[in-house]
Amino acid sequence: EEQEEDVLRELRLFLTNLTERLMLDRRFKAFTKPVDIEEVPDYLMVVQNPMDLSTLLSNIDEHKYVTVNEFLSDADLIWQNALEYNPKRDQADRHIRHHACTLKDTMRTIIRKELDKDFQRICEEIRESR
Ligand SMILES: O=C(C1CCC1)N1C[C@@H]2C[C@H]3C[C@@H](O)[C@@H](O)[C@]2(C1)O3
Repeated sequence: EEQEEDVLRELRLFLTNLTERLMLDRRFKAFTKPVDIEEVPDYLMVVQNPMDLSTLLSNIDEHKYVTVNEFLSDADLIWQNALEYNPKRDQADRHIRHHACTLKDTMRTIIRKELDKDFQRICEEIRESR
């Protein structure tokens, strides 16, 4: 009903604002666009489910997420894929892994501090009702 669409609209606003803030952070620049498969031909042999911040934004606009946990399942792919594809001890891989871990922590901290628990529960009730 209309009240449910009002709730999901507010969730999309929160998720869009969160994702845009992450895209503006220079530490997360490597995560803003899909990995270029022409530049990295073996990427899809290692990573089954590519994800990036611009794809998250498109998914939000396409009403893919009804709960913040559904959003986090996709958002977590970004740092998980980065840790998996960039495991070497060299500084380049270590920088990527450091930023991946910072992305993971930053997302969860913003959600915990800024998303009301009762609002999250209402979103989960809507998901269970569909
Ligand atoms: O995993 C990633 C991104 C970093 C987080 C996501 N890539 C795979 C390649 C390995 C490393 C070297 C760069 O030339 C560039 O091609 C990539 C992009 O970074």
